[in-house]
Amino acid sequence: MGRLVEGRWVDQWYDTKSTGGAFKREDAGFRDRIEAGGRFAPDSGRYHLYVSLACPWAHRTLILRKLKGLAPHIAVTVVHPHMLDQGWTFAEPEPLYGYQHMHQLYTHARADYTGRVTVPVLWDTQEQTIVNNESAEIIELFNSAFDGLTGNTSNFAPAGLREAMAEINQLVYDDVNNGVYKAGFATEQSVYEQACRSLFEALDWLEGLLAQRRYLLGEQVTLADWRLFTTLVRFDPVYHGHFKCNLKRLEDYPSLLGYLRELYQWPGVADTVNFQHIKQHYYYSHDTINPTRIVPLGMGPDLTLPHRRETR
Ligand SMILES: N[C@@H](CCC(=O)N[C@@H](CS)C(=O)NCC(=O)O)C(=O)O
Repeated sequence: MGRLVEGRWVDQWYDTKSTGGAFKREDAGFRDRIEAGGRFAPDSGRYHLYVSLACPWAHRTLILRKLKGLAPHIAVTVVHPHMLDQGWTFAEPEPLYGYQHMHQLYTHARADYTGRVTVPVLWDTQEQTIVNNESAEIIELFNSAFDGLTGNTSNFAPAGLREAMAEINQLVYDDVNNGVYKAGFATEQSVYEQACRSLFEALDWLEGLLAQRRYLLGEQVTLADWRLFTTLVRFDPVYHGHFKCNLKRLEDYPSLLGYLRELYQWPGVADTVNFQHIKQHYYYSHDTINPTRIVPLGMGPDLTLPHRRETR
């Protein structure tokens, strides 16, 4: 794994020395929007989505693409689950340029790019550049920018819930979505312990909330739920063991487990979950955490069982 420095690929692991053993995530480098009349206008077939099926951030974009009926309009290319010395690579050369590595797309977009080469990437085939590589923003775009094209007006970010959603997103991001990474990539005992404790405090709190409410913000599924879902679905098969998030299993939280099952069973969502890629990616790619590359057998809870959430 590595990063681009002024357009040159450099093979290096996360630098935790300069941060006292803590993993600090870099901000995404491409942050444009899609809007009618703008530089990037909504259009069928113009945009291409690059994802890893293992990645929880990319997973959000796949879910929104599915739920918003964008599949016929935005094609997807999936990277190989193993992220090794060249970073993300394509099992087959990718369809637009025949590239073998994700970093080639980044330097195609910006020849002197400096930063991490991450998925998801929303690519514009017209301007031949990256529109956006921040999943939180890509799902916002998918939620509304193409409605005129698809006629799909289901809204996962209603105006009246925006403020509450931003608040819960912040907590879920810091302590859960990114929390598992902070625990897993820590290289100092105390930093790991703090991240792990904050993660389980947040899960305990969410368990209480979801005992009362069907979804994070009440009766309606929102982006906040899909953002939490992609971490929960990876929890027992990967984060519990690989990232040492093992004070409890997700299976030990009855409300979170039922909630996870309900979201998994939402029409179209199970098709976006690929446990083979999820397990292969983490256990095989993180040399410093699992040098033997043995992939454990456990699959986590059966998500197809009844969720029993109707009465919430
Ligand atoms: N802020 C980004 C983060 C995406 C991200 O970190 N993706 C991971 C995969 S799960 C990645 O591509 N990592 C490669 C790297 O850090 O070099 C987003 O949410 O879109």
